[in-house]
Amino acid sequence: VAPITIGAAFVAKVMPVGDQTVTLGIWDTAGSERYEAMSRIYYRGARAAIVCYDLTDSSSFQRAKFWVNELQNFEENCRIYLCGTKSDLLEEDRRKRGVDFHDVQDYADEIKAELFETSSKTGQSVDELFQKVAEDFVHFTAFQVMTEEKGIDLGQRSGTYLYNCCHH
Ligand SMILES: Nc1nc2c(ncn2[C@@H]2O[C@H](COP(=O)(O)OP(=O)(O)OP(=O)(O)O)[C@@H](O)[C@H]2O)c(=O)[nH]1
Repeated sequence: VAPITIGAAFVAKVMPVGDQTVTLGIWDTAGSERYEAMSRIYYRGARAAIVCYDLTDSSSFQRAKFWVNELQNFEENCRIYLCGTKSDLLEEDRRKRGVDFHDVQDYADEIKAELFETSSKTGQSVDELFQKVAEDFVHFTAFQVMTEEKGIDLGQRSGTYLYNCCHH
């Protein structure tokens, strides 16, 4: 009997991105909606979420959509990565595919998510997925810092500060 996740498991993964190093703190949360409230504790403040579904099981894709809605409602700064799992089973037999690739791709475009098809068994696309998460983190954080710097009028800020301190 395969063990199921209750609560969450944690692992840290060090990823090189260009000349930088990013340490990803990865929480593997329970997939069942039953543990929804508990999972929320772990993904609160997350900058990236890998939402997995079983490529051979269409109902698992419906459950993945549930988690995407949760993330969209509660974590607006969290980038979403859709991850179809067990791709090795499709290599064996294409008829095992339970979720149409183009349907998922359309959905991924709609929610602005990246899509990967992976296998824990063969390791297919697993490294690429985590590499993309780390790269996006570096690129989007750099972009955010840049736009924030542009957006702040320091002259006005110190003026306001001065105004405040003269009146208190
Ligand atoms: N063929 C194949 N089987 C897989 C793969 N990944 C997981 N499995 C099998 O699918 C079953 C469930 O895998 P888990 O990793 O426990 O699934 P989970 O989504 O983490 O389950 P929860 O703990 O309930 O969240 C196990 O029997 C695994 O052996 C894969 O890439 N290929």
